[in-house]
Amino acid sequence: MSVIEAKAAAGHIEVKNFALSYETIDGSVAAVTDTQIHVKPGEFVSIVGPSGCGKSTLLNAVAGFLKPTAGTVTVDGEEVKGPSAERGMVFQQYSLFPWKTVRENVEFGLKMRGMDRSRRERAARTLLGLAGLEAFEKHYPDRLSGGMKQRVGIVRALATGPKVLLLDEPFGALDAQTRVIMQQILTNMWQRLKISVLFVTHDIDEAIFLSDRVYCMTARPGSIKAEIPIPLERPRQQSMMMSSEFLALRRGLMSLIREESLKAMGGEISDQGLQGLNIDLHGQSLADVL
Ligand SMILES: Nc1ncnc2c1ncn2[C@@H]1O[C@H](COP(=O)(O)OP(=O)(O)OP(=O)(O)O)[C@@H](O)[C@H]1O
Repeated sequence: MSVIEAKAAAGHIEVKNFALSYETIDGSVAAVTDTQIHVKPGEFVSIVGPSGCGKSTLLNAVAGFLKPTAGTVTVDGEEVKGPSAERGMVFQQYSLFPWKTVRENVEFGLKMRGMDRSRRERAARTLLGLAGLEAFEKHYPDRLSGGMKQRVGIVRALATGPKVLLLDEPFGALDAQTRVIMQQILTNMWQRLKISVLFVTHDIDEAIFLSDRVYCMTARPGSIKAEIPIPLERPRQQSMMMSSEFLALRRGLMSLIREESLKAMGGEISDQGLQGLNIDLHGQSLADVL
């Protein structure tokens, strides 16, 4: 199958009755509990939530890096038992091989699978073209900007033709302008490839702009607090971020996360608690400021 052939019918992620606890020397840490999520084939779904609520834990379990303590993770009905080329993963930290050129980085997974040179060159060039990187195929990673490195990371994760793409805060280290361009590039690639995407982010605007649906998690131990469909039409334009529909979604999600962030602070912080610290809230409530 060609690397850019549509896989619309594949990539159905299902997470059921999921829980995951970490065993530490101080005992068991419940990171995620009683969680169900799904991503339909070709859907773009984001997970947001307060810091430490278990977003990465959940994503890593879908990737097969972590084993659930309870429940199941399946992709197209098959239980996830470990990492697989069928599930491409992109991390916040660029994980490119510094001694390989851009194209060699992208070809790596294909070479490991025994694909012959001309086919893998063609596949790599096609994907690099979709990411606007064709002119950089012979460059080494240290000569690339952060945004370019992350584009190579995404292209590399896509090169083996995965059914799903999993991204953990992929644009978190980038400046605001680059981030916006990266969002557009990712959307374009996703629409061309018709791949299922599960995307973890702290950035509410990013989650709304990119997604068909957004899951909002509770404070740790994380579970699903709300599932929000994003009915904005596609293709999406930056100007939509100022629309009343977008702003209403943003307000709703922000208040959900704020509620959970305050819980995550264990009630240590409250409007009354701050009075003693002499912090001027300019007449706003703490929830509005945070
Ligand atoms: N290896 C580990 N051992 C013990 N506890 C861990 C481990 N990894 C994560 N945790 C804890 O599990 C909880 C969930 O962590 P996780 O990284 O999944 O959250 P997150 O929502 O992705 O966080 P952030 O938004 O800060 O990136 C956190 O309280 C974290 O401290």
